[in-house]
Amino acid sequence: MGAPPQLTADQRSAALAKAKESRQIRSAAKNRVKSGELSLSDIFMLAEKDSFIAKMRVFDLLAALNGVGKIRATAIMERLNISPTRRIQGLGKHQISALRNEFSPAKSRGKLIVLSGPGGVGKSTIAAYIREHGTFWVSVSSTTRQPRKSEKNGVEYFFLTEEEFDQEIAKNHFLEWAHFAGARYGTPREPVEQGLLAGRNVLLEIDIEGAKQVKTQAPEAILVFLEPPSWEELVSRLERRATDSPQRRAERLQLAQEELAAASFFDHRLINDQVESVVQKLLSLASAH
Ligand SMILES: Nc1ncnc2c1ncn2[C@@H]1O[C@H](COP(=O)(O)OP(=O)(O)OP(=O)(O)O)[C@@H](O)[C@H]1O
Ligand SMILES: Nc1nc2c(ncn2[C@@H]2O[C@H](COP(=O)(O)O)[C@@H](O)[C@H]2O)c(=O)[nH]1
Repeated sequence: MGAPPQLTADQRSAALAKAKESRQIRSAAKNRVKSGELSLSDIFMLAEKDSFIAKMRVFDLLAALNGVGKIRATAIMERLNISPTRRIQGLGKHQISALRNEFSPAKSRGKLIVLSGPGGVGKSTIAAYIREHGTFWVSVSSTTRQPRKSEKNGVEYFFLTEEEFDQEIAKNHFLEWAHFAGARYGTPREPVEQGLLAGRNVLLEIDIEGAKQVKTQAPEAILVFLEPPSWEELVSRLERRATDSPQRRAERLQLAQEELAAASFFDHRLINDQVESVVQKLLSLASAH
């Protein structure tokens, strides 16, 4: 490769200004994708006229799409044989149409994935990771239990009074609901249905009783039972989490023995050894079904 051309000070500052403008345009476009204002097809159309947009990385575009995130973007690109560094201008006709198909509004219904398992196995840790990375859309449950210190209404849960929960049941607003450890928990039906209709894969992180109800109402749901690597590891996770008194922990462990016996009801069993590897396996299950 020859030496780079010598630029005058003016040429260098013009090149820097152009690079800055290009970054700003791409960043603004990504934000409009994130907010849902622009679709993937809109960006492909813009890229035909705008060389800055055409230079946007496909990975950045996919990861910005609502409900996609970095893990799913990587998985989609691998499946469609698109190089991780590919820019929009470098996509072939078939790749563009495969991507359009993947995100077309007329796309088939999303998958409903139910993650359950014994207390302390790591269900909410996995759900939090998936929510953060946008792997699937994660349902926000309603509960009558009190919020923990770090929890915010509408983020981890919708915290309802007993009366409000009763009203939701009466209006048939729950896809399922169950009693757990002295409180009630339920999955709001409407956002789940909307997500599935929009072609999104939806994850419910719920207890075993709730999982059984979902299977009755939606037999196509994929039921996944999360297991600890060993009984000792389950005990030590509950101890390390340190959210329960010793007596409460003993009750949880007693209940966990019954919960572990329910594994055979589920379609799939996954051992929660490493969070990222569980998430990858959930992705594979959703694609395979
Ligand atoms: N793969 C993992 N490796 C090591 N520790 C983990 C893993 N997954 C979760 N943990 C830890 O185990 C503890 C229990 O996890 P978590 O609270 O997510 O369990 P849970 O199944 O949601 O429990 P519950 O049903 O009581 O709400 C936490 O301290 C968490 O950090
Ligand atoms: N049946 C349902 N169970 C749910 C729902 N949301 C959460 N859960 C389960 O409750 C226990 C306790 O959760 P915690 O946050 O209080 O520790 C745990 O097993 C969750 O999976 C729901 O909507 N329905």
